[in-house]
Amino acid sequence: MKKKTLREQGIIYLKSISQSQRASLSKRITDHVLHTSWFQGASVIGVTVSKAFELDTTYLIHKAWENEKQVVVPKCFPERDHEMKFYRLTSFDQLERVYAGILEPVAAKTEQVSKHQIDLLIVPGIWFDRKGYRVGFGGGYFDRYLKDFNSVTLSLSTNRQILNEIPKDKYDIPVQHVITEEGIVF
Ligand SMILES: Nc1nc2c(c(=O)[nH]1)N(C=O)[C@@H](CNc1ccc(C(=O)N[C@@H](CCC(=O)O)C(=O)O)cc1)CN2
Ligand SMILES: Nc1ncnc2c1ncn2[C@@H]1O[C@H](COP(=O)(O)OP(=O)(O)OP(=O)(O)O)[C@@H](O)[C@H]1O
Repeated sequence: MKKKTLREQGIIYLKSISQSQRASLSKRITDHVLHTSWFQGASVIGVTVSKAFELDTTYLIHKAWENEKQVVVPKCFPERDHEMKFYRLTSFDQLERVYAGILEPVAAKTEQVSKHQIDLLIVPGIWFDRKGYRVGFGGGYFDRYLKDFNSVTLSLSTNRQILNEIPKDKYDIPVQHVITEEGIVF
């Protein structure tokens, strides 16, 4: 199946999860993340701020702050060759809603953080396979960002989002780890 069809079907699946199910899945997945050395060993964590139908990342963000970690969130530059930069978030008041319902840091209220400062990057996705290949939202932002990223990459997923096979193209860079409500997949 083509990525575009998979993406559309994945969004339908994600939207079909009820609010209470989503909250419970997000919490179970995050609790597994909190127990990993990847989380515990990280001082700076890169993560997207989830929008309505995605797994909720705000619980993870609160836990990171509680554990005195820095949280950095991406801002996209579609006009600049789909570049993405990360900014240090200390409060949800520093976010603004941009296109497609996505929340991004306001550059004037936050400080930019360079790629090599990030210890753990949580990579969003719609579908994953067991090698870490994924179908994302189609901006190609993370494939570009991961090209020269050298620290730990991890994705949050429900069991249902793991497929046996994902179409790949030459730009795709797999994530190192996937964690579901049942625990670490790899
Ligand atoms: N919460 C959250 N933030 C995130 C991501 C994410 O997956 N989740 N991203 C993950 O990468 C980046 C944003 N990704 C984006 C991907 C596509 C479009 C977009 O404009 N899509 C078009 C359709 C494009 C197409 O058809 O190919 C649209 O919605 O009209 C915007 C942002 C960074 N922030
Ligand atoms: N490193 C790259 N350099 C140039 N173009 C790229 C690169 N990575 C991806 N692209 C292009 O970006 C578009 C989206 O890529 P793809 O379908 O893999 O997105 P995705 O993995 O779902 O999205 P994302 O990485 O934002 O989560 C494609 O047209 C792809 O060719």
